[in-house]
Amino acid sequence: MSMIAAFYSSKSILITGATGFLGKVLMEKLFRTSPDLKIIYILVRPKAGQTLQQRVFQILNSKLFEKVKEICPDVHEKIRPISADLNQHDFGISKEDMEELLSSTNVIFHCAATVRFDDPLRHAVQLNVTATQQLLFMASQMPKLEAFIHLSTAFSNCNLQHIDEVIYPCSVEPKKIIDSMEWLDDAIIDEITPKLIGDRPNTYTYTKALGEIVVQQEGANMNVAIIRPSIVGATWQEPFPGWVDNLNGPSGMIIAAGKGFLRSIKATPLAIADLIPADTVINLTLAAGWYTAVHRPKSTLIYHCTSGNLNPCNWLKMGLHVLETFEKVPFEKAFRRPKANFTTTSFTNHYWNAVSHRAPAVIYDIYLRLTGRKPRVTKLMNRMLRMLSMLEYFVNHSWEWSTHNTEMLMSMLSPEDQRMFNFDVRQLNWLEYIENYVLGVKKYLLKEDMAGIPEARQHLKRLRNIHYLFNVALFLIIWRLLIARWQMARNIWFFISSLHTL
Ligand SMILES: CCCCCCCCCCCCCCCCCCCC(=O)SCCNC(=O)CCNC(=O)[C@H](O)C(C)(C)COP(=O)(O)OP(=O)(O)OC[C@H]1O[C@@H](n2cnc3c(N)ncnc32)[C@H](O)[C@@H]1OP(=O)(O)O
Ligand SMILES: NC(=O)C1=CN([C@@H]2O[C@H](COP(=O)(O)OP(=O)(O)OC[C@H]3O[C@@H](n4cnc5c(N)ncnc54)[C@H](OP(=O)(O)O)[C@@H]3O)[C@@H](O)[C@H]2O)C=CC1
Repeated sequence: MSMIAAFYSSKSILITGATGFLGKVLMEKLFRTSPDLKIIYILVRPKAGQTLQQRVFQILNSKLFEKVKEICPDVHEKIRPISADLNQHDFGISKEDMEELLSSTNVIFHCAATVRFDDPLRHAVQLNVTATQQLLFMASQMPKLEAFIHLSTAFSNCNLQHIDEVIYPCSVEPKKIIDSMEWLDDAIIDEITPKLIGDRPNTYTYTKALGEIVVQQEGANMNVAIIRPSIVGATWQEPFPGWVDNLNGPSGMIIAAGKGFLRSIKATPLAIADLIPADTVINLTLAAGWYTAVHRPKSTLIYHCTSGNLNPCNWLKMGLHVLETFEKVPFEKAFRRPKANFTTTSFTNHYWNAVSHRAPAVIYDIYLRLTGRKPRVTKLMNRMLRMLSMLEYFVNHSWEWSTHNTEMLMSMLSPEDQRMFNFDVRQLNWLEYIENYVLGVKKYLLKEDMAGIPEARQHLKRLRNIHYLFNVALFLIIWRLLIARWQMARNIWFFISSLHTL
């Protein structure tokens, strides 16, 4: 019997961010491996015109939960959505709901966060720092609480090159930052943001670092652990390979490359691409929850959930795997054929952005205008370039994350748990993983049918012919222009023509 699965059986579990990418994988795994768990409380806000119940219904009806519904048919009765907005004081939770949460919760998984890189500091602090502080305050009033697991990121200290499983101090105490957000106006916050984030690339990594300090300080008397995943990708094995449901991290870029928008990327080809599958992150998270509650380590343990030091793969290898997979499973209605290269200098990056990104978009929009349609490609391209610029930092740096705690945790698991809650990335075959990832992006994000592959191939062939025709036409135009203006070109032309008449 799995010790971890047994631990979660009959427990009341509180999850924040359960509607997010990792939150859903976490809930799924909990229900699948511990169908006897008592209840999962999820803090959810109404969104996009959907009530809480509609949001839960949508999650349970997704492909991700198909297996769960077989194993645990009463799953909908075991999820209790609680109306909560983490931006509000006390999360806007009703008195009755709060009482129930405080009196019953055994384990908390705090996954909610803003993961946007460009969020204004005020909003990022509110969600990633203040809300974490409030949740810890709630946790401190829970008599039955056994573990509090906080999801952070391996990039919270990305200003360092070697990162240990410890919490690093920030120049300004989180409490001071939280306080200052109360009285500083937006203009001043915008002005001081670059100074505060220092050599971190964005408000996300900075506020996640502050969040960790808050967890350490406010959670000192609780059983607390912090998980630091690197770049989370589609699922590796469970509940099935390739599941992904948002555009964050590499997923959006895989779409951009597969649809022929992304043709070049400024990256360090031999830098480590520290991807980690979502199910690996969740297995480690659940194992850490069990270990924290049962073994009660004296201090807050931090677990690096990374792949680079155990099973490294670089961006070049990853990029090539992605491109190779497009040959087998092309995406539908591509703008251009999927073909991309890495640039390593700003000059070549600007050049390829102009030639391979902006120029084709402008030309296509002219064509759309001429044919009476609304131009749209330049706008899309600009959006992609903006996203690319936000991700650039992460593909041009390498980090070393030590994984002593993670390896220690692995050694504490029974053979059954090592199999059931596998987070040993040494077993991951990158080729196979990336193939499934690209396939998952096609099926679950783009919702494209495999039956459409022959037509997608035909479309790519047409694009290839258009590309050849375009190049020949361009060559002839340039050549004619040269002949008209340049004697040497005329001489070469006559020489070549005379060869034909020989
Ligand atoms: C040579 C061969 C190459 C082959 C390809 C190989 C792929 C390599 C890819 C390399 C990627 C490297 C990734 C590194 C990531 C590091 C992650 C660090 C880990 C973490 O801890 S955090 C989790 C990651 N967080 C993110 O990824 C968030 C990033 N997103 C943002 O911050 C914002 O979305 C962004 C980029 C600032 C854009 O903001 P904005 O302009 O306001 O746009 P919206 O967010 O409102 O979205 C508008 C529109 O675009 C869609 N969208 C959103 N994100 C993406 C995306 N990443 N790619 C594509 N499209 C995206 C969104 O759905 C909206 O669409 P609508 O249709 O609804 O308008
Ligand atoms: N994905 C990745 O690459 C990585 C993620 N992480 C960390 O893992 C955790 C989960 O990330 P991930 O699942 O990818 O993130 P998502 O963006 O997919 O999910 C974020 C979750 O937070 C919830 N949330 C955001 N704002 C509020 C709010 N005001 N009130 C209530 N809920 C809110 C969202 O709810 P709603 O659905 O209503 O928006 C959603 O459920 C985060 O802490 C992140 O920092 C770490 C490393 C990498």
